[in-house]
Amino acid sequence: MTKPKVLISDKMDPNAARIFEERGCEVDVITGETPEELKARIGEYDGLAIRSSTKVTKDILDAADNLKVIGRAGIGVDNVDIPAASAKGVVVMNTPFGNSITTAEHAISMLLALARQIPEANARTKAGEWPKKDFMGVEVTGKTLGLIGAGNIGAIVASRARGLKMKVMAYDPFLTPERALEMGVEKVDLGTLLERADFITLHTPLTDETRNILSRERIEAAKPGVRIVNCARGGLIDEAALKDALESGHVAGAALDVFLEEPAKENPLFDAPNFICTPHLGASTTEAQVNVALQVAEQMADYLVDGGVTNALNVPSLSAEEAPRLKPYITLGEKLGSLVGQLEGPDVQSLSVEVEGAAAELNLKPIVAAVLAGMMRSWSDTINMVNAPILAKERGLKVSETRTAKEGDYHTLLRVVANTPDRRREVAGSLFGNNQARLVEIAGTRIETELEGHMLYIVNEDAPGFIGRLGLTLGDAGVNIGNFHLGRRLPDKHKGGDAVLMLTLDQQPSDAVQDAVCALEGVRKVRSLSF
Ligand SMILES: NC(=O)C1=CN([C@@H]2O[C@H](COP(=O)(O)OP(=O)(O)OC[C@H]3O[C@@H](n4cnc5c(N)ncnc54)[C@H](O)[C@@H]3O)[C@@H](O)[C@H]2O)C=CC1
Ligand SMILES: O=C(O)C(=O)COP(=O)(O)O
Repeated sequence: MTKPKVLISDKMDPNAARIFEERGCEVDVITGETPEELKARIGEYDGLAIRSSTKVTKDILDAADNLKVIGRAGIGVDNVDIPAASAKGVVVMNTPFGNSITTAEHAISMLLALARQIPEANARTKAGEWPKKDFMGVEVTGKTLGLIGAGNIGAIVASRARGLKMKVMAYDPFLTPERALEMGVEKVDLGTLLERADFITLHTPLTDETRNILSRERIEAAKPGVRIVNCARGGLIDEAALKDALESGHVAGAALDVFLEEPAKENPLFDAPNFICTPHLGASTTEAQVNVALQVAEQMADYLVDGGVTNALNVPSLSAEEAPRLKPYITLGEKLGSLVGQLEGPDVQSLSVEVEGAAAELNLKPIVAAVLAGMMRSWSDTINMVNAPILAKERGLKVSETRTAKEGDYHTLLRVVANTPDRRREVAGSLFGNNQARLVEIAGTRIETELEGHMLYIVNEDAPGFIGRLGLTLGDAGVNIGNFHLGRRLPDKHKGGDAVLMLTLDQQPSDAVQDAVCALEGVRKVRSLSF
């Protein structure tokens, strides 16, 4: 098996490369490339490990023909076009906790540095000025800190701020009253926070809802003399409005670690009074960088090597322990889905995945995704388990799942029922010794066969002599039959009625061969299939 190939395209702790190698991946570390250079290179890789510098745009993804996973060694994924990655079938994962303490500590450092103007005092002291009379700070004790965003980092900031004896309030629409109580913060609306906070610190992701959350109007509505810290994302604050407010003195100080445009080599805020900044250093501690590097490499290798999915933002999680148990069902689901797709084409309007026996204990999401991927791949080869559920939803396909713990005739059974506007197609499969995927029922007929290679599906009138004629027709055309499975359609099991045949052939039958089979007496349907 060829080794999965991973590109690390941002500066990352060397532990990441070490883990990739230990887990059987080939790894290249190539940082600082232009988008054009990355685009030219990305086609070779199965995995891309990034921090915030690499921008994974649709343009890059369009060239990423082998890419299976993007791993963000850190939290924010606003530098990845997630819808484009999903459409391409690429899993996007991050490391949601590895740098949160470090980033919270940076926010607190910025808050204290701002309160005491440490950066400017430091620079002027070193310049020989001894400017003692120019600096008059404020205490934080007893002051109100307003958190915008009270998730992982916000919660750590709150606990540290309470240690500094600040009163903490939070605006976060997803914060429950119970969690606010547990965090020791007052849950408020944004208007109240702006009105009452002496310090504001932002800890939300950058999304369409949070972009410009500190807009000009909101900055103007904030308490006069407020100090603002942003160690989350640049786009959260209207930078021009912040500069005006710093100049007018309405905002007494601002500390930014992040900017609308990064790297921020020039920014109008640099000249504003009481403005301090760092170059996106929130996550830059030895501890955090080791954490996120180890974690991202383990997670990506889990996916590339074993199929495990952790901390993915665009697919459900699947632990590395669960993945091997699910793997044979995923193969079975893909094959049954493919069979349905090949027989019914894109007319399927609803699909139900029903499991019985041992399969009923499993996480069905990946199995359903596999059935959808198998089915839709027979119409479009860019479909996989990541994008199939999204595309199915976009097409308005209704998908349902049911599970029955009781075993039927098989210890485990996966049944796929698809409805088109004018028919219902039902197929079922099971796992045989060594977890081999087999079809066990098609067209109401018991047939046990592997779904492999080139196959012919034939429905014919069950009458003597047919099998001989079929054998002769294929033989005359030089088509060798590898396997032959025959069943009588239920319920006319005993005689007459229809028979169903599944043949495995050594080569794909030409149209002429299919026509010749079709022309045989008693044949009702012939379909060439490939798996
Ligand atoms: N400066 C740096 O180096 C770093 C920056 N970050 C940034 O910090 C952000 C927050 O990280 P975590 O706390 O770990 O994320 P998180 O997901 O745990 O918390 C984010 C919180 O924001 C809240 N939120 C979402 N929409 C909101 C809205 N419209 N208004 C108010 N709150 C809203 C969510 O409910 C959630 O509680 C990340 O998304 C990332 O952009 C993270 C790490 C390092
Ligand atoms: O984890 C995050 O969201 C960060 O912003 C950290 O960014 P970085 O990995 O230091 O470029």
